[in-house]
Amino acid sequence: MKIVADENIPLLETFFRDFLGENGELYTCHGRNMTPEDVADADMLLVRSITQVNEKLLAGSQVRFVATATSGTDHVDKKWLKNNNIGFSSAAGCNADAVVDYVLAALDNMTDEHGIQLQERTVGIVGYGQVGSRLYDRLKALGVTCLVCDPFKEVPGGGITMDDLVNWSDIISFHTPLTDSGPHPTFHILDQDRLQRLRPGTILVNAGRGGVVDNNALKQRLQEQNDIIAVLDVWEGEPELDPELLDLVAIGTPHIAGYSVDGKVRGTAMIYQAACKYFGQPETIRFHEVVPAPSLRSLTMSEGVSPQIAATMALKAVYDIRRDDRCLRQAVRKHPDAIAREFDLLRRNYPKRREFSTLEVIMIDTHPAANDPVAGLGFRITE
Ligand SMILES: NC(=O)c1ccc[n+]([C@@H]2O[C@H](COP(=O)([O-])OP(=O)(O)OC[C@H]3O[C@@H](n4cnc5c(N)ncnc54)[C@H](O)[C@@H]3O)[C@@H](O)[C@H]2O)c1
Ligand SMILES: O=C(O)[C@H](O)[C@H](O)COP(=O)(O)O
Repeated sequence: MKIVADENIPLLETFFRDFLGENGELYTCHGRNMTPEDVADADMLLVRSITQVNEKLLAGSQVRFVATATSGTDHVDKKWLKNNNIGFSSAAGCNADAVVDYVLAALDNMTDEHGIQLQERTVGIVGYGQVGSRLYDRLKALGVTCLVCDPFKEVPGGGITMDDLVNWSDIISFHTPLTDSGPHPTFHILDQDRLQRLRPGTILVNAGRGGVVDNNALKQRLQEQNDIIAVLDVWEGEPELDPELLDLVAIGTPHIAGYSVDGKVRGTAMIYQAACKYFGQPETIRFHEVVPAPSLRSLTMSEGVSPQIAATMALKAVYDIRRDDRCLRQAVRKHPDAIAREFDLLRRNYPKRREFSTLEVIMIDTHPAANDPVAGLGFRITE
């Protein structure tokens, strides 16, 4: 079998060795540059979000099965695949915990910098899928009030409209797919009108897809009234981004919210499982057998350290979101004429970030409290 894959999917040889056998071929290339010639004689195509999978890429090819090692699928023309009898699978939820870690790290950073108590604020979550529902669970465990807007799901509290969420939230976090049709399209769901209605001090987080927020309108609001706080992991038109908008946001990162080691390896494991099912192969490799051990396995807090301090220390030990923000700003400043290249390079060479759940926090002589922030953030506690 010939497999063509994005070079940024980890552990391909490990997972797909049974498919390749002795005479198979694994051809990898940069996902953005994948051509019809690359995939013409492939049986299986494995992509990430940067490859447009459509008739243009696949017409006339031998490909029988396509999988994307990502949660989002807006880069795939699923209807065309179905009409052409090509199997398809995504890695739904593979990196949802990584995105939740990212949002919590961003909020920790913003609450530190602006002296805000999360428990005194209302967080509006747009999209109650893999990411949104897990974000909700962790925020609730931290004792934070949440509102949810998801017209397609039954959600806690019954759910509210996007306009009510904009009116009532102090913090808004976007976790929807990017859609431009259907009853509730998400393209520019945060448009100029809604942006103008945000109260001063509102914190916006977009770690979904760039086009969910109207980037020009956001820039305008930030330029005219620099009174809201924006955290952007995703950008309209990426890998290009508007450097003026980057200058105005509080945290800007190169679409890495889901880039934990765990999320990426889980993504490969999930598309491997889907390929096994599609081609009737037995599964011989499991995620937990191949995922690397984290470099930092446990942190022991001294006697009497408060759960709040312990939680902040654990978070900062596992993930420094400011580093990601700094690297993007430095790259854009140094190479203003090659932003797209730098954006992709930062993603490709992303450091080995681990999910909060990989860290055990050992608390000595601390009585477990309601809404324990260490557990609430997602760390494992040993007392
Ligand atoms: N930045 C990153 O690294 C990163 C990582 C993972 C996912 N993502 C993006 O985040 C999105 C969400 O991820 P997920 O795993 O939770 O997907 P999901 O499909 O599990 O959940 C998406 C939810 O959004 C809801 N939704 C759709 N349209 C809506 C609308 N108009 N208003 C409110 N809710 C709406 C859906 O009903 C669904 O419950 C993905 O589609 C992907 O584009 C980004
Ligand atoms: O949809 C997803 O899963 C994420 O956006 C994912 O992290 C994107 O990463 P990429 O496929 O672009 O490497």
